[in-house]
Amino acid sequence: MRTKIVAGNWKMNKNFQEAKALTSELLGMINDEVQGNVKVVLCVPFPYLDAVQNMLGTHKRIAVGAQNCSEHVSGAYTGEVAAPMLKSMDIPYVIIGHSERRQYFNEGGALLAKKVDMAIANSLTPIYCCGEPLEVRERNEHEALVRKQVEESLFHLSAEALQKVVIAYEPVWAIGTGKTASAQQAQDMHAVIRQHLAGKYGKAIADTITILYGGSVNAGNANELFSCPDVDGGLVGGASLKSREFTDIIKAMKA
Ligand SMILES: O=C(CO)COP(=O)(O)O
Repeated sequence: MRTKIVAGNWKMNKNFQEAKALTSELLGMINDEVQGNVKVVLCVPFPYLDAVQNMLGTHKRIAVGAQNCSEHVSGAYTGEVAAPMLKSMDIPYVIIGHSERRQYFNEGGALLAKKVDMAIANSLTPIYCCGEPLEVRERNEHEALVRKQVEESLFHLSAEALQKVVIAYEPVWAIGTGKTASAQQAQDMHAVIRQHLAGKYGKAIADTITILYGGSVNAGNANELFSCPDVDGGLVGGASLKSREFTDIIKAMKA
């Protein structure tokens, strides 16, 4: 049985007071009845990690995550945050290779492979993002591109290391656009990713990997998306900034 996860990616939103207010609202709304066996992760901006983690305190099944980490261990890299720093704060998750990082910060396969390694070496679970832009889907090359993204940043891992990774399929054309992949499109791509993993690592291993869908997930479409057999949860952007809606999305994920 794969781990089911609903993760919120707050991106670069909320000031500190708003971030604390949202965390406290979520703490009031998310309980065992709401979340079942689903893990909830809040991927918050770096400066809020410590405060949000402290607020979550004993709520063992809501965890905090970072949105990026450096490929370097430490040193003269002004403005960067290293995986060992996150480890020293007991941060359990980190998003790696979000399409916004690929697009605006020029992050590509080889660099992201290093970041994945750095996360795993520091006991962080990488949430590795892949997904195609619209023009690639229109050329019908989306499956090939996503296979390549998975290959270039994950296929160097041992089977044991791969099992520490969570994958998020996020079609770029569905991010922040209100345009969601249909449940069929999501399922098809998740199956493509799982088959690709199976080709390299074997079906038994591939079947253990949690694959999340991201791209305009909301309370209205979560049920249908999460009922797909290869969709193990969501990576939610905009809708994770609203406590009621995010809670409803968590409820839609049955574990
Ligand atoms: O990028 C995303 C999550 O990482 C998805 O963002 P939206 O849910 O706002 O489309």
